[in-house]
Amino acid sequence: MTGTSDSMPTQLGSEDLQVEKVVCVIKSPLDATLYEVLSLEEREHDGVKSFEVTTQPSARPRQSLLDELLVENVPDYLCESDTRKVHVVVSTGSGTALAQSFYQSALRPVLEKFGLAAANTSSDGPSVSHAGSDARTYALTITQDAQSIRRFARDLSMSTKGLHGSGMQHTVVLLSGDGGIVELLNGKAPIDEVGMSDTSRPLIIMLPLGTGNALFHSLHKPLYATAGSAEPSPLVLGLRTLLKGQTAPLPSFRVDFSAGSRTITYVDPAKDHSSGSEQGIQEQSNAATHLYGAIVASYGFHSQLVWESDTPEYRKHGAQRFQMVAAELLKESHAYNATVELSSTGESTSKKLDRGQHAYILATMVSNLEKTFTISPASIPLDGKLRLIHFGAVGGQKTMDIMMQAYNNGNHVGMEWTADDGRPERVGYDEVKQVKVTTDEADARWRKVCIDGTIVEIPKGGSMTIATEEHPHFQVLVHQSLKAA
Ligand SMILES: Nc1ncnc2c1ncn2[C@@H]1O[C@H](COP(=O)(O)OP(=O)(O)OP(=O)(O)O)[C@@H](O)[C@H]1O
Repeated sequence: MTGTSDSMPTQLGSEDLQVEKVVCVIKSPLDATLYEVLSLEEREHDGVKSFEVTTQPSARPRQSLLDELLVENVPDYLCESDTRKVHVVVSTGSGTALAQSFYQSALRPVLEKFGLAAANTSSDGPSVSHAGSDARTYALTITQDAQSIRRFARDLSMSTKGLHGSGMQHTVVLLSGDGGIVELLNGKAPIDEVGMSDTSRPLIIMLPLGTGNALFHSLHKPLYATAGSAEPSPLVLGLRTLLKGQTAPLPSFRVDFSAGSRTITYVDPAKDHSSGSEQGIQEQSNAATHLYGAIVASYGFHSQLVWESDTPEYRKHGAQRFQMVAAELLKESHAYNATVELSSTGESTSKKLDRGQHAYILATMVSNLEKTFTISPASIPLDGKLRLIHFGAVGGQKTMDIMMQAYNNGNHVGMEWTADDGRPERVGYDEVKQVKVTTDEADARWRKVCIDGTIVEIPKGGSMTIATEEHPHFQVLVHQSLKAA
């Protein structure tokens, strides 16, 4: 098995086993009375991360380890059949570009251990292999450019309804960050929406290889909370979920934009072979009517930070750019002129926030935007609830204080203080069904909203309306311990 190293049988539970690195326990293929323990080693040398899967034979693993991590059969959702296709999508541009090395050195050997191998390597779109021809294969897609995942999503929904009829189900193992999820959500062809039951939606299995990985961390948060000092890494947890997970509908929302809105993206032709251009980083813009999201829709400090740190001016500063932009924005502490209307579940009328100037307006379906940044502490995995976090134009220092409390287990929620003019102020936190934000900013710089990382510029007087979706577009694989809400 590539990428593995073997050692002598041991009794699991003894000190030499680092339980937090264990991905799974399997029965030994050579001797039915023995077990093998697969662990993930994650190393860093001279700033370069590498992965290795080790195999440790064991005569008698501890019962608690067997209960939690023994995998006796390949789960159905990873088995190709006449009615299911399995895809692995490696997003080479995500995070610090570790997805390909993780696939080669960790995921591929783990899948091989279960007799699963790539049927092909496709640089784009679902593979050409035929379901049923080999029960133990998956189709491998390695992204080539910024459009690869969208093309894959479009082809996926066409193949669901096309050649194989409506009975074909898909499993997509996605090695990316949140961007990959949002591209799957928005890349699907509308044909996919017609007459499909919730449980036959494509199943996404996430392996967190992006930067923020908000959806992954939020869905696995209960496991971080209960873990002791030596907690499994996110990638170990991801592999455990892959092998022993349960399916659940992925809650999502839809954002509608008023006429004249447009997405803003920056393309680096040196990295993106689809642009066909030889020049430097370029802004691209497309008309936007609506987008789907599963994580966040924001206006104000959050969307400004996401957008400005992606602009060519700041990109050249590498990882430093987020701090640089944040510092600059806090110094400017712009007051965003906007009207915000909310409607709550069970209410037929909407109410208006009684302030016309804002620093922060953020609707979310997840608890965490990063592993330790808890923006919505009341959100629990899969609860399908949209929550709005908001506060007025309080100045740079106070905005910073509030953000730092989000890093302190979400303690910004409930913060109260007295404004300079003596009025009581607080961080607003509301469960909502729908939110409409109408901007009244003249300068286009202050009219950028962010939907799961995608930036949309809305026109002066224009709006975005965020509403929860009744039916899921995808299913998602979650840890076996999680109860669907
Ligand atoms: N070869 C490639 N060339 C250009 N873009 C790529 C390539 N491969 C993937 N991408 C794009 O890179 C983006 C990576 O986004 P992703 O969200 O996965 O990572 P991230 O931004 O680092 O993480 P997060 O959103 O979790 O903070 C996606 O939009 C994806 O389509």
